[in-house]
Amino acid sequence: MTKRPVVCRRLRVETLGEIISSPPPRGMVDWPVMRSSFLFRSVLAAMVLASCATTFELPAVAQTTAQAAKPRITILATGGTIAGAGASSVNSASYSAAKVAVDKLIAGLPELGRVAEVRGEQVMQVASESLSNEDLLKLAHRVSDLSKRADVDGIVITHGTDTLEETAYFLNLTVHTTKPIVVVGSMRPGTALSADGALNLYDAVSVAGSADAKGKGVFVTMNDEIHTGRDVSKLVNIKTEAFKSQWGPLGMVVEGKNYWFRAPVKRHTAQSEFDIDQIQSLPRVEIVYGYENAQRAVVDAIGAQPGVQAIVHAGTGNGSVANRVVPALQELRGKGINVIRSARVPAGFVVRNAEQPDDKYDWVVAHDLNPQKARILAMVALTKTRTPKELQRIFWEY
Ligand SMILES: NC(=O)CC[C@H](N)C(=O)O
Repeated sequence: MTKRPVVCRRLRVETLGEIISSPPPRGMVDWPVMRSSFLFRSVLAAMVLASCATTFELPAVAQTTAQAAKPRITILATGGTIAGAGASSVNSASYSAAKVAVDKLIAGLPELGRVAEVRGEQVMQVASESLSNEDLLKLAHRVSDLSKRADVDGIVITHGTDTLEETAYFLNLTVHTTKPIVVVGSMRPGTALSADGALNLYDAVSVAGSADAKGKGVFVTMNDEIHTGRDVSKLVNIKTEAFKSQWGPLGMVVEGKNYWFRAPVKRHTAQSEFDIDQIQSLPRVEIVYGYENAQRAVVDAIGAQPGVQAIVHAGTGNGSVANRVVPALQELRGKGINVIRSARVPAGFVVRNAEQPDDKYDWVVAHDLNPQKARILAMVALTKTRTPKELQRIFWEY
């Protein structure tokens, strides 16, 4: 038996003394009579001693099991501000991203040990705006390998926030697992006043180790919120409240406890028809932006690039396309390049055959995916099909 005699002994002495000397609570009994009842006090004291014994004398075996039951989480570090460092504590916006190694990040946050057994791996050390498709594949293959290991219960990826939503969506689409995967970043480097990375990382590890997070796909934890990697987007720069999902977060994580409010309905991870283990390269998909006075030259230039299989048009409003640009996109479709209509408006969704006759032009609409997420899904979908009808089905389902 393991005992905590000091605490228990103090409790016994103090509590006994209190019971005998304190005024009794007001209540339904005849207290003047009870107050004089030595028997009543003695019974109460005995009850305290009994509860003390049951509370503080735990079998050693039970304690060992409780420790071993801590989830085993691997943190894959890729860089970003969460690994950033500034010249002084007031540098919240001017600093260098991707400077601090994962082992140092973990060592600086001993609180992680409260919620998990954590180990770190430095996959790369970059600012996320510079990530390539090859980097994405390297990371996703590592996540997939780890997710198959019996000694890994969940995976956390530390990442720059600029393209974090793209990586999270890619993993959500391609990694076949029900184990929680959490992508996390920060808006301020660890060297800054009110740095947000430590709590974001603690939340990420805590969610990754939670049984109730299993089978819900890939998450992004920022600012105490749990988002699905599909919906979440960086919609605010500078502020720590940077990430939003237009359909709302899935829940919140507060002091290591998850509070869920909804679940993803789009296909992901274990139910996905795409499997990262089968994907060794990604086709080239580019994005073109819509704005007043837009000309066709940019679309033509993209179409002339080698290996481009699709172009995402970040249209105005409901994915509208300038009349000068429409013929250029039609020509690309004529050459077998797929055209996907998304919108530069950060919320809402593009309606098929509204603004442009998609059926007639054989174009695809991006549903509610913003242009950068539409590019991710298009690349993944194109590993299986180039047929617009099939691509459109995939855009509705994922
Ligand atoms: N807040 C951040 O993480 C931004 C830093 C950097 N631009 C990146 O995305 O890696």
